[in-house]
Amino acid sequence: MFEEILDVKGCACGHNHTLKTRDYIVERNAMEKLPALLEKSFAGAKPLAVFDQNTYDAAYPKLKKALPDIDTLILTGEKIVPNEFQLDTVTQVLKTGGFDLLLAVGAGVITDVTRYVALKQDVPFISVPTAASVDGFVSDNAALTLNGAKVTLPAKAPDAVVADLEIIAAAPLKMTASGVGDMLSKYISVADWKIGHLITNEYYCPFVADLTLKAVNIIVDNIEAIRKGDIESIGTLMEGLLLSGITIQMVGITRPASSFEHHFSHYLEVTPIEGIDHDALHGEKVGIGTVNAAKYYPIFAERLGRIFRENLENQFSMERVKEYYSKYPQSVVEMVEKENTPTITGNLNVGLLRQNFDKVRQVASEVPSSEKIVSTLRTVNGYTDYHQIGMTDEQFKETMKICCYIRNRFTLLRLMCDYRLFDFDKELTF
Ligand SMILES: NC(=O)C1=CN([C@@H]2O[C@H](COP(=O)(O)OP(=O)(O)OC[C@H]3O[C@@H](n4cnc5c(N)ncnc54)[C@H](OP(=O)(O)O)[C@@H]3O)[C@@H](O)[C@H]2O)C=CC1
Ligand SMILES: O=C(CO)COP(=O)(O)O
Repeated sequence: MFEEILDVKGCACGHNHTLKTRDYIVERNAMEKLPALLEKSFAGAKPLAVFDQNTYDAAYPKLKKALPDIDTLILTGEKIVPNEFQLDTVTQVLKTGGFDLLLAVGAGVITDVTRYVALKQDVPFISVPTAASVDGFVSDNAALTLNGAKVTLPAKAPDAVVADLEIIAAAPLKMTASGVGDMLSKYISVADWKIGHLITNEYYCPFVADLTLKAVNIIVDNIEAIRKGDIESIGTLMEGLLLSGITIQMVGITRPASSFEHHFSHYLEVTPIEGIDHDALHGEKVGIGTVNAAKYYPIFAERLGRIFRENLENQFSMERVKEYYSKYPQSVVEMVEKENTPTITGNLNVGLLRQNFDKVRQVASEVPSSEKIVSTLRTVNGYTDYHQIGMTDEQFKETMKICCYIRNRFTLLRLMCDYRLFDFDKELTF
């Protein structure tokens, strides 16, 4: 499956896509193939395997069997956050130990920390996922929490991915549900990408968009089998997650994979909202965001017609946004200000919107219903409702009004906010 897309020449988007990740070992005992991979591609390298305690417990026994002399670094902390401390720790150990190859043995956070250090220190890295919890294992961006703000920065794509399905299948079901939540979000992110292209002329790649939807459809079609957690179905989930990460790599941006359902999750990660379960996983929050995005998506799309029918003005105001965020850490306010200068909705071309409005509605009508998303998530015991993470209706309302400003990305939610097309205080239904 991966071999076919290693090199896509003459793509309809006008670019060639060449994957930096060239080796994909996704099988029951993938770890056993690691020595041969090192011999083939990294002969003579001195590798360092980066874990946290949970991923060490889950994967070290098999890793040690395959590579008895492997050096290890276990990241510690009450909660492992991809922050300055963890980046410094990996960098120091890498440098002092004279290592020249990193193995990220873990889930989303370990992989992001490792890939960012790999870029900064210019060493190759291999992704060794221990759970099917996110779609970022082969992407070339790292989602980091720097100075308390959640930022996504360029990072290194892995040279290879070694996904040992026996280890991944043994991870808690919560992590699988999180991976499914992260994947269902692609229905929203791809729709927003298509609409952004239609009405702002932003770069869009139909091949990558289709591949992203193929990745999520593989998972939805096999959701009953995935719930069983057997090796084969976990392999299907992992392939879908890797494909989605590949799409990020192909276009070098997270646009195909992240839209306002992700902004909902990022916002909850960096703003200390009272009562929220801050241990909820990325994909769990994204899944909840996706259910709500799907619920409002057709309404939001329909409202865009008012912009050209009523000659509405863009009412984006940095002062207003800063006021919204003023109760949160200064670093978050600064990130939001930096992100939104100048504002992305300034790119809206009203002529294109008028001309393409039927196509916009068509794209919106292809987003699966929130009921369908809920049913898929429930199959794997995933969260579907913000109350499950301790959020109140009031907090949800507030979040919907402001989470879109955490990124400067063209989304339907962002248009609703900037053009005041939706009255969140009155129209949200709970
Ligand atoms: N770069 C990209 O393209 C993307 C990045 N992301 C980022 O990834 C992060 C989320 O990653 P996610 O995987 O959800 O969360 P974490 O990496 O925080 O992992 C969640 C938990 O899983 C534990 N764990 C991992 N593997 C196993 C296992 N086999 N058995 C038991 N426990 C295990 C971890 O242990 P422990 O508690 O010891 O850490 C941790 O508690 C976010 O920061 C998100 O923004 C998400 C998508 C794409
Ligand atoms: O978490 C990410 C992809 O899953 C990155 O999201 P952003 O592009 O919104 O920062």
